[in-house]
Amino acid sequence: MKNLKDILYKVSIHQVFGSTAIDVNQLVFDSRKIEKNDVFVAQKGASVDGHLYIDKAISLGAIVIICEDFPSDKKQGITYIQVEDANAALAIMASNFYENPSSKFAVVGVTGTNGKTTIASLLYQLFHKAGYKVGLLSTVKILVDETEFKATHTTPDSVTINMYLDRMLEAGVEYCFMEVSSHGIHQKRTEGLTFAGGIFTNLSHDHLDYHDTFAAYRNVKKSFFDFLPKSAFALTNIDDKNGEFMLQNTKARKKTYALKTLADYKSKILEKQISGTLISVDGTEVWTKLIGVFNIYNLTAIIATAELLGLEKLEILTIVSQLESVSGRFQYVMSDDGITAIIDYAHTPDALKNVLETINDIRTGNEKVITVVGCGGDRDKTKRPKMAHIAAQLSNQAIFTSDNPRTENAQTILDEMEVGVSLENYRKTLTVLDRRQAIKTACKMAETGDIILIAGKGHENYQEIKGVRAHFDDLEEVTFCFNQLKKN
Ligand SMILES: CC(=O)N[C@H]1[C@@H](OP(=O)(O)OP(=O)(O)OC[C@H]2O[C@@H](n3ccc(=O)[nH]c3=O)[C@H](O)[C@@H]2O)O[C@H](CO)[C@@H](O)[C@@H]1O[C@H](C)C(=O)N[C@@H](C)C(=O)N[C@H](CCC(=O)O)C(=O)O
Ligand SMILES: Nc1ncnc2c1ncn2[C@@H]1O[C@H](COP(=O)(O)OP(=O)(O)OP(=O)(O)O)[C@@H](O)[C@H]1O
Ligand SMILES: N[C@H](CCC[C@H](N)C(=O)O)C(=O)O
Ligand SMILES: [Mg+2]
Repeated sequence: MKNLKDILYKVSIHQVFGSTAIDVNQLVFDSRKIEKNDVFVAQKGASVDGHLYIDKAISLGAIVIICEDFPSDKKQGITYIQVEDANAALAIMASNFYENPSSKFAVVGVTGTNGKTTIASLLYQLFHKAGYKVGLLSTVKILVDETEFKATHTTPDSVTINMYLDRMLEAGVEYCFMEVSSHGIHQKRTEGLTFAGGIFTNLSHDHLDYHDTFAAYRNVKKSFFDFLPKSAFALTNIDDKNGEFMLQNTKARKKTYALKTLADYKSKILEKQISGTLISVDGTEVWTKLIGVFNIYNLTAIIATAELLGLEKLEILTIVSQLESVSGRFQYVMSDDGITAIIDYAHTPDALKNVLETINDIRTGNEKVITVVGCGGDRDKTKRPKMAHIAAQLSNQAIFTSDNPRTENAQTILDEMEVGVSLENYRKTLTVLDRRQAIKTACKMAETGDIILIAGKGHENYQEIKGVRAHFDDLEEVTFCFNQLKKN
């Protein structure tokens, strides 16, 4: 039990009805999960208004209601607190509830359109290899030291974040690396956290279904840096055209990284191969298993962050050469007859372009590049024609297929993708609605030396159709096809 007054510290309150001198059980924002003596926080959501569930929450045992609008009939014995912003209140209360775990160890947030999982996961690996206990909150998984938990979001809700940070602290974790998504910032999931540092990767087209305009999306990302404390560092990719903008109003120590522009932390690519990249960092040559210019940006951010957090440069560079690529990010597998399949989580136009340019860059001869790609349902529709155009333009053959149609009609998504294919590229494309069949088709079309890119799902192990998630794993599928081909 916690004292309500304590957990309300720093919450912007308009009005209180009832007593705050009481003990409460848990902080809950979903009426279906309420237990006796809980606090129910009513959030105005994207699909429903949590205020509609206040009475339901009380009937299940809630004794405190945090809301933006008071209900017309207030129940006796219940404390009602009117706040300016329920999402922000929830986040501040969640920090208070767990006694501000983020202020007790180094929590570093990574934001930007692409590269968040890669950077956060590789920083986890780096600090783990350097002998520290580390935490990770990422799209792929949550790690409390070495114990793994399932991730449901890139940036979980504020109660979940603080609950995991508290567990990390208990486990003796000294550094936590977490992804900070634009949805997370906008819904105030990270409000009230004390960050030791923030990293900006890049900004390109994504989530315009949610943020409406690119400017709004950009401003949301920037607000993460605006609220970093003075004690933190704010590290930005200065080669990105929005890199400087992100740090315009931050109070944190401004630091930059780049491959091209003059920056505090800089790397240079010396050699690119299918097995890795040779880079130079301040005159020291370092070999990395990571592939693609975009990954060298990620690596430069990682090296800079490790230095800013106090690790020795030599130790950092030694460990960097041992870092393994992140699951579903440029992960490759080769068939017995020499066909390479690359599984990559590229689900934005920019990511798809980068990955295909990287493949075209490292291929040595006349091999064909066959791309299997789809676009998610209930997500930014304007990405669809752009991704189809890029796939067709930069591949010898593009196969458009389904990628989590969710509640949408899968064929309609494919139709919206195809609109982006220009006349001269049209003959290079085909659509195969079923992703399993699409991967099979790619394997059948491929010959020795060819490269199959399977984009969009990376580490995901499901396909979501009409609200139902069935097991589906790109790597498993392509490995199965390769084995079948061997038998025939
Ligand atoms: C669009 C979006 O972000 N939605 C998130 C939001 O849900 P919502 O606004 O739809 O909630 P709602 O269903 O309208 O309900 C409103 C409120 O009523 C409550 N409620 C609802 C029903 C009920 O019976 N009782 C009740 O109390 C709900 O608990 C909620 O508090 O708040 C929920 C609780 O925190 C989130 O789980 C949910 O994430 C959904 C599942 C989601 O798919 N989010 C994606 C888009 C997302 O957040 N993605 C980013 C990554 C993006 C990237 O790639 O960069 C992420 O960080 O994961
Ligand atoms: N720095 C980068 N710049 C551009 N593209 C990148 C970069 N890093 C990774 N990518 C591409 O984006 C894909 C997703 O990478 P990653 O999972 O690291 O991004 P993310 O920001 O975590 O994405 P999400 O928003 O889904 O959490 C990769 O598979 C790769 O194709
Ligand atoms: N974090 C991203 C992941 C997209 C991955 C892709 N496979 C899809 O389902 O659209 C999102 O929720 O928009
Ligand atoms: Mg991610």
